Amino acid sequence: MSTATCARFCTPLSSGTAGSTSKLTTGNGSGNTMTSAYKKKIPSNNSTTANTANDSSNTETTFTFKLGRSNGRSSSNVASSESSDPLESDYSEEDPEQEQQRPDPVTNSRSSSTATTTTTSSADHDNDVDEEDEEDDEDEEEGNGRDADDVTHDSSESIEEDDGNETDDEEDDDESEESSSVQTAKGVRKYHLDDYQIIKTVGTGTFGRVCLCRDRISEKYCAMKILAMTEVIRLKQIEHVKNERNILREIRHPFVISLEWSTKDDSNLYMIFDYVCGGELFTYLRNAGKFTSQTSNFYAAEIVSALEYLHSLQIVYRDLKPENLLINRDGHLKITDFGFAKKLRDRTWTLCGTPEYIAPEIIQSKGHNKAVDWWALGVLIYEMLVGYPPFYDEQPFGIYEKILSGKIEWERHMDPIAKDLIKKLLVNDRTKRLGNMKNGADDVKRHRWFKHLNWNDVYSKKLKPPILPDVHHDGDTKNFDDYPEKDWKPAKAVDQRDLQYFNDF
Ligand SMILES: Nc1ncnc2c1ncn2[C@@H]1O[C@H](COP(=O)(O)OP(=O)(O)OP(=O)(O)O)[C@@H](O)[C@H]1O
Repeated sequence: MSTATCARFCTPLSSGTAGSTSKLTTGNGSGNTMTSAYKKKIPSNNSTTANTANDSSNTETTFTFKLGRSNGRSSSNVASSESSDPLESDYSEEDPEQEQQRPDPVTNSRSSSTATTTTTSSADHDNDVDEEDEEDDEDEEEGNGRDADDVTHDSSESIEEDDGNETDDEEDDDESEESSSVQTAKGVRKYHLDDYQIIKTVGTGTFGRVCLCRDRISEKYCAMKILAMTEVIRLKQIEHVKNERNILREIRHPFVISLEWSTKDDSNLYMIFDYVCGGELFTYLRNAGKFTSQTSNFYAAEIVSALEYLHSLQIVYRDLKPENLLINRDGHLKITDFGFAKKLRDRTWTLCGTPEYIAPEIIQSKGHNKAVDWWALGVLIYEMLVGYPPFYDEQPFGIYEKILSGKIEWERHMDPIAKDLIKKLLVNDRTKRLGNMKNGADDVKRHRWFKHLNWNDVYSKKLKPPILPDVHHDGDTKNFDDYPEKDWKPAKAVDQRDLQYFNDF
């Protein structure tokens, strides 16, 4: 995420509804009074750089773990009692328990902690693991209308806990050294960290940074995501990071970032990706103000294709937003940041996402599934067409209220067919949400807004991209903000005990 992203959220950590409970109820939603407040925080161009990065008054607040990510992504402000996000406050109450229930570093056994959210059911989590539960949602009748008030409380199903530190079904993996041999299309390659020449930081995140680098062997440019293990441990993200790596290793899709290799040393975890030189869709959207229906349709189609693929593997992405959509040199999308992605068996309960994009069932701690990605798609299409998200407030609490209220303000001249799709995606009752009914993604693909599309052509990148990034070569960094390189201090080495948490990374 570029520092331009800071402008998205301006929630001072110390202000507002500190200590608020997370037990939100369906709201007396104040409707969407957006918007001058939001608009004035949108940068007029992409030139926000170091100043913004160091301005601690602007904080994008993300549930649970990805806190403080907007400040140049370098400050890992953890949720605290000062947080203005009620769900963060709720989460931090759970910290001591989670600390104790971190998986044993030696056995790496599954945590037995309870879900961090407010739930009304309990279940044998171990039993959940092997069950491939069909979504009860899929038995529901398809509903076409928006039913914002119909919020079901389905609390009797089994819960898959997800406290960020549970042990998932990870493959055993010996590739945990700084070098490892990997079978590639051109034969076996022995990878080593020294193969990569770091050129420049292009992004920052909660635990570290993403650098452009050059593979000295293939001479290809790549992006190296460097995560400080001390931060991953401190923020209790061990399992989320391992999930991210494991899921990325499993997937291959034209619109999803490709993981080339991953490794670690005694301080950092490293993931090597294709370098996507066009930068974030977020930047293009803010510079344009809003996209035409045609442009939005193009990006939405590529996302639908990717979501359909991920969901077919029972992977829920959970972090769809323009900051996580990169534009490749050819103008096609690459979804990045699988830090919240999760392989589902039933429902999961972690409070995660970015306030504007989270689905009502996450706020209500009802357990959630792939339906949250379809909700986020509705938010994204709205944001592309209108220029700002449908639910916005200065405070996360206000955003949640608006999401739960189900009220959306519509622009008068909005494409009515796109509006119809958004309405069917932004249905509070997930059993009636397009994409989450018995025909799955097909319902979305068959919507009139996509009627003109041949979905094989979408997958094969045969559609003409509406934007071609201005880049001179594959390693061009002009579409990313500048980050002061001297700010980076080497991460502290972790001790042997902590290193074992990452044995299978
Ligand atoms: N493959 C890539 N090519 C080019 N830039 C990238 C790539 N991957 C990530 N970036 C840049 O780095 C930023 C941070 O990456 P990413 O979101 O994966 O890190 P993160 O640590 O998970 O961040 P956060 O804590 O905000 O979720 C991205 O928003 C993007 O601007």
